[in-house]
Amino acid sequence: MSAKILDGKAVSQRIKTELKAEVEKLKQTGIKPALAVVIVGDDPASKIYVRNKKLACEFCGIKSLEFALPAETTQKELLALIERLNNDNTISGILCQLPLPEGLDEEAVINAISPAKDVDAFHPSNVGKIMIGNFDFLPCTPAGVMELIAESGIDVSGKKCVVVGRSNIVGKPMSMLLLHKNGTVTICHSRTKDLAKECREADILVAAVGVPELIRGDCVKEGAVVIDVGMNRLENKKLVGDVAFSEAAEKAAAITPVPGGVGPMTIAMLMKNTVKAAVLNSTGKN
Ligand SMILES: Nc1nc(=O)c2c([nH]1)NC[C@@H]1CN(c3ccc(C(=O)N[C@@H](CCC(=O)O)C(=O)O)cc3)C=[N+]21
Repeated sequence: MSAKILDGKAVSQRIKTELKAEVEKLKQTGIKPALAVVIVGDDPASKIYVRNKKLACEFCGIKSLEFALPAETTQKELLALIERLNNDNTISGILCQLPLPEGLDEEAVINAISPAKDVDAFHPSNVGKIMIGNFDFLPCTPAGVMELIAESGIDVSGKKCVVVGRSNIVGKPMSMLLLHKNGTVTICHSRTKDLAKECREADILVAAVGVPELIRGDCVKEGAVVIDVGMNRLENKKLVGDVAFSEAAEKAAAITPVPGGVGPMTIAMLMKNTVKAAVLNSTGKN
């Protein structure tokens, strides 16, 4: 079988083009979406993400502000910055790039971001709303995966979905969104007994573990949809996913590439959340 490539880059471009038009309209009503990105320390992989976010903001007409703090920043200083951004009516959304350098408390930082500006949807209040199914923001990567699936005409309802990875950022919310679309969801992780066997059951297989090419051809059922959330930089600088692409593509009906799959969708969803935050924050407090 030759797999259809799910082109996240193309789909994200369509979404960003729609958002650009929406932002233009909003500006006529005095609403100006603005995203504040906080980045602490000097992680090179983070830099790529930050650069791509900035370019996407420019394209959509969203103002982007970057707050680059040194790795030695104290917890107190970081929380003070977030408090200032929370109270700044010209800022629609706040994203603090994770992981933070050693010594900084990620949970405290996530909790400090105002839920109304939490465009990552990492705050416990937003996480709870997602669980219940009545939410303002969806986490960018899982939401991007759902959009890519929907845009590709893939119906989740009744399908056996296997999510490999149980992080708060991807695996857990991903499972919840698939459940909301009536998938039958299994979550696999490092203690799963026979990972390949579980994966082979999947109609829709989502890999989000951060292990380069963990998912081999023998993990993929004939005709499955394979979504690769992994973004692993090898020593030779090559970017590979959690899926061994060519082996998996021999079996799959559809598969996402890395790069050009889930990554660009994540960024498009961040733009969408920022526009939504700008609208929500304009019709209440500000
Ligand atoms: N608070 C927070 N929220 C995040 O969403 C978050 C984070 N911290 N920390 C880091 C990870 C990683 N991440 C990426 C998203 C898109 C690309 C991306 O655009 N990838 C492109 C380009 C890759 C390239 O240019 O090499 C692609 O896959 O095609 C990369 C990485 C978001 N994360």
